[in-house]
Amino acid sequence: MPTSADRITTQEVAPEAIDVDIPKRGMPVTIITGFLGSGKTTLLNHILQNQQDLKVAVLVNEFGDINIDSQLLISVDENMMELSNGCICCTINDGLVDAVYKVLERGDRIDYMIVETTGVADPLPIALTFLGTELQHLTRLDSILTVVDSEAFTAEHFNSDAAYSQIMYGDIIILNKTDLVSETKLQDLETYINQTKTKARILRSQLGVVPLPLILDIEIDQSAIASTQQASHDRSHHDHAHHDHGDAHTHEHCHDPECNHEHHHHEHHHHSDHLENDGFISISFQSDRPFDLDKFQNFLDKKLPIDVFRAKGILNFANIDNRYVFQLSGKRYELKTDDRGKSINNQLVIIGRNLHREELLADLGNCLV
Ligand SMILES: Nc1nc2c(ncn2[C@@H]2O[C@H](COP(=O)(O)OP(=O)(O)OP(=O)(O)O)[C@@H](O)[C@H]2O)c(=O)[nH]1
Repeated sequence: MPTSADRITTQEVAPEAIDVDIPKRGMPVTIITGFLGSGKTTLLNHILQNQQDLKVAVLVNEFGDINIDSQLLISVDENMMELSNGCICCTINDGLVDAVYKVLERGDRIDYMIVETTGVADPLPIALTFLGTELQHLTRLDSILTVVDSEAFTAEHFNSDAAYSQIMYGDIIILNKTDLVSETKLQDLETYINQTKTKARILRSQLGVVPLPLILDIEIDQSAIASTQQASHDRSHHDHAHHDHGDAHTHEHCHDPECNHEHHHHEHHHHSDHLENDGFISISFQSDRPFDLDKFQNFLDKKLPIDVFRAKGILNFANIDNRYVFQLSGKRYELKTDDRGKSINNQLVIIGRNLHREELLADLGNCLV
């Protein structure tokens, strides 16, 4: 991989020639895709913690009104934020093209761009945004990385077209969560993927740990997209018919400036009915009141519908000083203390199929103190 120093040299040859509008041509871009809860953010954190001198801009997007991921990278409520390691993070609220421009127009040095898609996203329209819009002159799509939950993955792809596309268009398939499965299961998965797509490049990982030179700046010569060009053409036609700027994932957000206010005393139940992907819907819950820990655990054990596939949140519990990061993926869930102090709000996103929004929100409301 070229060092960041190489890139700085290139960019610093004639700084005065840098056009304010188009300051960084040929910025390498890696797209991280993978189904709900497969480990995309975990991989992203591994990259950000080990990228050494590379200054990375990450663009994150979430299936839900509340962007928990970007808050787990660092706590902020702006669209653009500086991470503790000097990297920057931009949410794709206003569209992918706009987010890329926002990053490119920044005056400071950025060597690399990583886009984390939502778990229910087909990566193709996102990739085509880099390959087929004006961004093709400013960026260079390096590769698409597909993270797979080795334990949860099945040949039915969760009955999701997006999950299938993620495998088909991934340049590198990362079989993650190897700690949760047997060697036989891993080999079966590899066999299945090799049968599904030709020349699949497959890596294995636990907690997203893979050698970075194998996944960043690899300049894949024969991309998975190119080898499925006809499918790309057909589907891009379809996708562009529905999404301006190739941005398939613009989200509705709560614009209520009071929402994060310390003395705001009403629960907010956010929702975005238009967010439907392969039947998945997301339900967001916020409250400035803390949960009762026992009631919340009882809710998880007894009331959480079986069709909930993924949930994550930043939670406060009564009489406990720390805030907690809650993660549920398939049948597993975990609550980890987060030593960044209490959050202002309880924030939880629940994703699944056939969910009864009002019932779920009422059950959650009953867990509050
Ligand atoms: N046991 C185990 N857990 C893992 C591994 N990688 C990630 N996880 C856990 O799986 C859960 C989901 O991981 P994330 O990285 O948030 O997954 P994601 O793909 O970003 O999730 P979405 O963006 O919501 O689709 C978290 O609780 C992680 O700690 C792994 O290799 N082994």
